Formats: sequence, structure tokens, C-alpha cells
Amino acid sequence: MGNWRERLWQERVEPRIFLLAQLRIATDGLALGTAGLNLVVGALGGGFVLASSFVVGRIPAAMDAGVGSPQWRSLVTAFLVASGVLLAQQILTPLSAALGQLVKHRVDGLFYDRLLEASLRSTSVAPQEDDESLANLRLAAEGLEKGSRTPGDAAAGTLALVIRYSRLGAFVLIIGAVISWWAAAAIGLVTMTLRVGHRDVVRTYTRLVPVMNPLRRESDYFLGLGVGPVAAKETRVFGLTSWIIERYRSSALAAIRPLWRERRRVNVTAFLWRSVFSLIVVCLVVALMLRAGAAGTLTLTELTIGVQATIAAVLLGEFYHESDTGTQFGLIAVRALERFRSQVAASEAVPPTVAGGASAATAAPSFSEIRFSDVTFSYASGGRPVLDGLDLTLRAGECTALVGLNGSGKTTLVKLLARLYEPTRGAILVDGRDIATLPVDVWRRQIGVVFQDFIRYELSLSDNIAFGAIEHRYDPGQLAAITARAGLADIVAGLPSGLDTVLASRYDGGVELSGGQWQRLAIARALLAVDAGARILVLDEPTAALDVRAEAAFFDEFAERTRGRTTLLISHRFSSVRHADRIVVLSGGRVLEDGTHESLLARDGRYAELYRLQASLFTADVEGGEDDAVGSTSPGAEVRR
Ligand SMILES: Nc1ncnc2c1ncn2[C@@H]1O[C@H](COP(=O)(O)OP(=O)(O)OP(=O)(O)O)[C@@H](O)[C@H]1O
Repeated sequence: MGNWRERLWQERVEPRIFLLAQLRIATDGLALGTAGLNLVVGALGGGFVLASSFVVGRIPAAMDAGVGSPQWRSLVTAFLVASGVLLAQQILTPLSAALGQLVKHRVDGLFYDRLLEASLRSTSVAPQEDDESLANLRLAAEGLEKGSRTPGDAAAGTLALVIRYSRLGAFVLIIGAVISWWAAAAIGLVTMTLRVGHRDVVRTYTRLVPVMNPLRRESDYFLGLGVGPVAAKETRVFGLTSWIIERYRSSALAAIRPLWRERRRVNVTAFLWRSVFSLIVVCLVVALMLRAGAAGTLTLTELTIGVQATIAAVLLGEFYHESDTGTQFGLIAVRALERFRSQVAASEAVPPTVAGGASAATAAPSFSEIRFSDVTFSYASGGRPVLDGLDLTLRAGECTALVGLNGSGKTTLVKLLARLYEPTRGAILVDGRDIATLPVDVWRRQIGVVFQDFIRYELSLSDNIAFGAIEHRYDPGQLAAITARAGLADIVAGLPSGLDTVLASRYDGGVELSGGQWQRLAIARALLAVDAGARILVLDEPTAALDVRAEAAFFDEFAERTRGRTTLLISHRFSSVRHADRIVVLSGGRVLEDGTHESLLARDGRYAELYRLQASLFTADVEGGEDDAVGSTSPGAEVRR
């Protein structure tokens, strides 16, 4: 019983209350006006049944009395009234639909704002990287993109229900007033029984959504692999095409099977008894009316009203295409968004701070050290801590290189430094002050970062760079200087619209850059942030896609440009790392070794082992004559000397 009540509340009452509140916020008086208009449109349906029945009822007398007689004029008057009602209905129905569309767009607009707000405003990226909350975010976003299943459709659909139910109310009142209140109650019951059946079917589909969505995700993924450009190369080279088609087919079938099963069950069991019950009641009511008509208890007009209103009312026990899909599915996105918002709220140890860019930059503190003090961190997905009691001090003005095997936690450390996550235990202290106590935007303005998986924005080249310090306005001359420093000058010169060229070939005049060129662009972005006042430069595998000469040039330039900046360099290329002032080896979530290149080689520990291993690979390559460009940048070259 408790469950039943809870479900009723959760599925039917709560969403509607919520929706009404949204309608008020999003549409001011528009929703109320549309509801009023819909009430009139619905009542006109009842009016037409009455007026047209009067026409039918007056025909025999008019025919007997002939053209021009008072009876004839009475028939003409009834006909004109019926036509007027019909005309009013014809004019007001599209108007109501247009207002419904307006309501839909306003409500959807509100939800788009909320979706972006919820997604972008969290301090941490935990909700975007956690499978469960990400699924909710996706569900909310997908819901907004689906043509007839958006929150706006739920709102417009709710308003459209006013037409249907006011019409039903009018028919029931007419039957009650003209025939009998028992007949009215019986017809009202039949209509609602059929209606509830249709709603149950739709509701069943909604309950299947959580079951079907994960299965659909799989089939969507295979579809994406098959038709998208990302996997085009590998699917052909590895001969995966038939395999993908087969996996798509089987996962799509697995996703749709629960729906077929439920559809059979619901359609057979729910509609069979409802249809039989309705048929019996309607036949009984109509038979009684006909008998009363034959006995003279009902006039022809009353009989016509009764029969017409009965048929019209029962026809309302159907699926409402303009309402039911929207009202049933449109709120899935709303609920998913609410769940995502609570997950964001739960993941936020510190409420997000929204600061103006300029003030954030001016309020930036200077410092002499950043200390990771006993920092422990685990991702929400569980498992052993990625960082486990880490103690590490980054000294201002020094370049610290961070090395370690794959998965040793280097990128995670950067995420904590940028406050994309908060430590599970311990703190990151800047001159003794916990960075968690600083306004997050102020702190982030201190950091210029090239992430390992930096973003390739499908925007102009200048936008791609300017994002490094979006609050500042840079003129094209300054941006051009940055591109030159990042080794992009020749590339920019060759672009059709220079700095304004859009970096995606699917746009008119757009171009596609190579992986290495994109990486230079990400470096340019970070350099801009540094120019704008960031005191910490983080480079997570900044040269992974650069050729060896470009890498060498980058580090020559880099050393010059970052002199006096606090730099954290993550790289698997020991040729890059060895130039750092200090090298830290991370292992098991802690600092394993810490020193200069020379001191770590002398120590002959993990760093020395990895360095020599990489050096021997380069030596083998060079001795095999495969690469004459390794030159002075490779540790192998260093070792050979
Ligand atoms: N969003 C996440 N959710 C759950 N676990 C994660 C997440 N990101 C990383 N991990 C896990 O944390 C561990 C450390 O990952 P991290 O990316 O920090 O390593 P890394 O040292 O930078 O590795 P690489 O050298 O391969 O770049 C890995 O075991 C990884 O699977």
C-alpha cells in the first residue's frame, strides 16, 4: 500500500505539481491564457453537439411546414448557430496549438538553461566523470533533444489536456441534463476506463526506459562506430565491418525485446476487459435512450443530443497524441536533471564560487610554494586510492617534472591541483593556506594547463588560443605573437582566413589540423594563460604528438619562456624530463624518488632504470639506422656520447 501510494505520488502527482510551477516561472500569463482558451475550445465541442442536435431535431417540423415558415426559419437559425460554433472551433483550435508551441519553447528554453547551468557550474568534474551521474545528465540532454518528448512537450501537453477534459465534462453534463445522471455517470466511467488503459500502456513504456536505455546505449554506440568518421580507419583496416553490423543488430534487438514483451502483455490484458466492459455499458445506455425515444419520453432533439454526446464522449477514451507522449516522457528529462543536480550537490565539498574574471585575476595571490600534504584521493568508482598520503612540495619558480608508470596518478594530481576534484584526505597548501579556502575561480586563474586530452574546439584559431585567458581581450597582433611562440606562425600564414579560420573541415572555409598542430595550439593556449598572469604552468604530455625536432624546439623555447614560473611537467619522454630543475617519481600514490636528473641517475633507482630502458630503445633504433632525427633530444643520443 505504501509502495502504491509512493508510486502514485512520484509518477503522477509530484511531476505535475512541479510542471505547474515551471509553467508559472517560464511563461508568466501565457500558460494561464492558453488554458483559458483551451477551456473555451473544449466547451465549444459540447456546444456543437447541442447545436447540431437542434438542427437534426428541427428538420421534421421544417420539412412539414415548408420553406419560409417559422419552423424553417428556426431550422436555419439552429443551422447558423451550429455553423458559428464549428467556425469558432476551427479558428480557435490552431490558435491554441500555436500558443501550446510557444509554451513548449519557453519551457524547453528554461530547461536548456538549467541543464547547462547544472552541467557547467559544478566546481568539481566528478559528476561528469561518474558513470551514474553522467547517465542522468545524458538522459536529461537527450530528452531535450527529442522532438515530442521534451519538458516543453509535457507542459504543452498538460495544457492541451484541458481541451479534452473540458470537452468530456461538457458531454457528460449534457447527457446528465438531457438524458439522465445515471447515463452520464456510466458514460463518464467508460471513457475514463478506456483512457486509463491507454495511459497505463504509455506508463509501462516509461517504466521500461531505465531497462532499455543501457541496452540502447550499446546499440547506439555500434551505430556510431558504423556511421561516424572516428572509427572509419580502424573498422576497415581490422575488418570489423561485419562484426559491427552483427553487434548492432543483436544489441538493438536486445533493447527492443522488453518493449515487445510488455506491449503484448499490456495490449492483450488491459484492453480486452476494458473494451468488453465499455461495449456492454455503451450498448445498454444507447438502447435505453432509443427505447425512451421510441416511447416518446425523449424528443428527437434530446435523443440526438444523447446519442451524439455519448459517441463523442466515448471517443475521448483514446490515446491523446498531442498530450500523452509529452506528458509521459517529457518529465523523464526533468527527473534526470533533478537527480543530476542532487548528485552535483552531493559531490561538491565546497559550493562553487562564481567570480568575475577580472576581479579573479587581480585577487590572485603570489606564493613561494605549493605543498601536497598527506593527500589521499580515490575516485567515486572505488578501488584503492590513486594518491595515498602523498607529500610533495612544488617550489615557486622551479620546473618540477613528474614521471611514473601509466596509471600512477600523475593526471589525477593535476586534477586535484586545479580543484577539479577535492582530496579525500589531506590538503593542498599554498604558502600554508588550503587552496580549498580560496575562491575556486581565483585559484584557477593561477593555472595555465595543457591537459593530456586537451580539447580541439571547432571554433576559430584565435578563439582556440584566447580560451587560455578568456576574460582578457587580446588584439590579433598579440595572438599572432603567441602563435609564433608556439611554432604555429607558418601554419597560420597558410590558413585561408588566418587567425579567424575555423578549425573543422565541416564548416565552410574550415580546415583540419594535424595532431601535432593541435598540440601546439593547446600549448599556445597555456602560454596565453601564463602571459595573462597565471603563475603555475601545467603541461601534461605536452609534446606527445610533436615530432622530435619540434619537441626539441619546444623545450628550448619552453625553458626560456617559463623561467621563473612554477612549472609542472608530466612526460613519459625522459629526454624532455631531464631538463627539469627537479624530477619526482610517483609510484603507488606516493613520491618514490625526488631529485635532479643527475642525482637520480646516481641513485640508480626507478628513474635510472626507466631512463636507461628508454635510452636503450632509442639506441637500438638509431643503431638500426631507422631514425636519424633523434639527435640531441633523445636520451639515447645522450647515452651514446
Ligand atoms: N574519472 C576517473 N574515474 C575513475 N578512475 C579514474 C578516473 N580517472 C583516472 N582513474 C584511475 O586513476 C588511476 C590514475 O589515473 P591517472 O590518469 O591519474 O594516471 P596517469 O599517471 O596520468 O597515467 P598515464 O601515464 O597513463 O597518463 C588509474 O588507475 C585510472 O584508471
